[in-house]
Amino acid sequence: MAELVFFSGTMDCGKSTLALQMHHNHAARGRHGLLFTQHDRAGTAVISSRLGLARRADEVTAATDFWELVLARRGAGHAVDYLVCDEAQFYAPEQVEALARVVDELEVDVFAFGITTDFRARLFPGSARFVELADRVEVLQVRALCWCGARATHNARTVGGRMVVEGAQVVVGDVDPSAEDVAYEVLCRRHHVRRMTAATARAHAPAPAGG
Ligand SMILES: Nc1ncnc2c1ncn2[C@@H]1O[C@H](COP(=O)(O)OP(=O)(O)O)[C@@H](O)[C@H]1O
Ligand SMILES: Cc1cn([C@H]2C[C@H](O)[C@@H](COP(=O)(O)O)O2)c(=O)[nH]c1=O
Repeated sequence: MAELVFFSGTMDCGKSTLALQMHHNHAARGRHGLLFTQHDRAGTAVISSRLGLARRADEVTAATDFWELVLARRGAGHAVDYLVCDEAQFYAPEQVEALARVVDELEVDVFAFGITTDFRARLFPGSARFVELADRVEVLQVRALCWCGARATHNARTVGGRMVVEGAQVVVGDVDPSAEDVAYEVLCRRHHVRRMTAATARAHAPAPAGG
């Protein structure tokens, strides 16, 4: 039976890498898949992993209708066995519902990859719908770590290394400790709540004795 699986975690925990690995493994066994993404850091219509892999993908827009896409592709004589959907937090809830319908009525596996919460620790609407509808939510095994060494569970947005809590929900960017402008940093909940980034912690650290 086909499945809707939502692979989730913080930024930088290996979601895009896993998306490309899953595509590779299924394609290697002769299954036919379609790749989708939205607002990848590397540009339009690409799934990119920080490990250096990248593959062309269809860019999801507000006009994307997954149901019609799969029907059209099959109607043109092409097999569709699975969809790989990266940056899925950005998809509209109605698009997530269409993906569930594709699973249930067309027997197509959907492997979706995305962060669950935004820089304010609020659910993205798309991710919320995945959590509500998925057959399985898989938390990635690779642990992104907070500067304190604890498992990172939250995404902070930073400006000049300081955490900010105002701004648009969607701002494409990367985890970059040296960034002077908008960037992201993964934190444990304790430090997300206290708005304590690596830079803030360094600034508050006591001066070394005798220094
Ligand atoms: N230079 C590196 N050497 C080894 N692993 C790396 C390196 N850079 C990134 N990674 C791995 O890649 C992961 C990020 O993968 P990526 O698929 O881009 O994440 P996501 O899509 O979740 O943001 C990191 O958690 C780390 O495990
Ligand atoms: C927390 C948060 C993130 N984003 C953006 C930043 C990146 O472009 C993507 C996440 O990419 P990754 O492959 O998981 O590293 O999401 C955002 O727009 N708003 C946020 O609050």
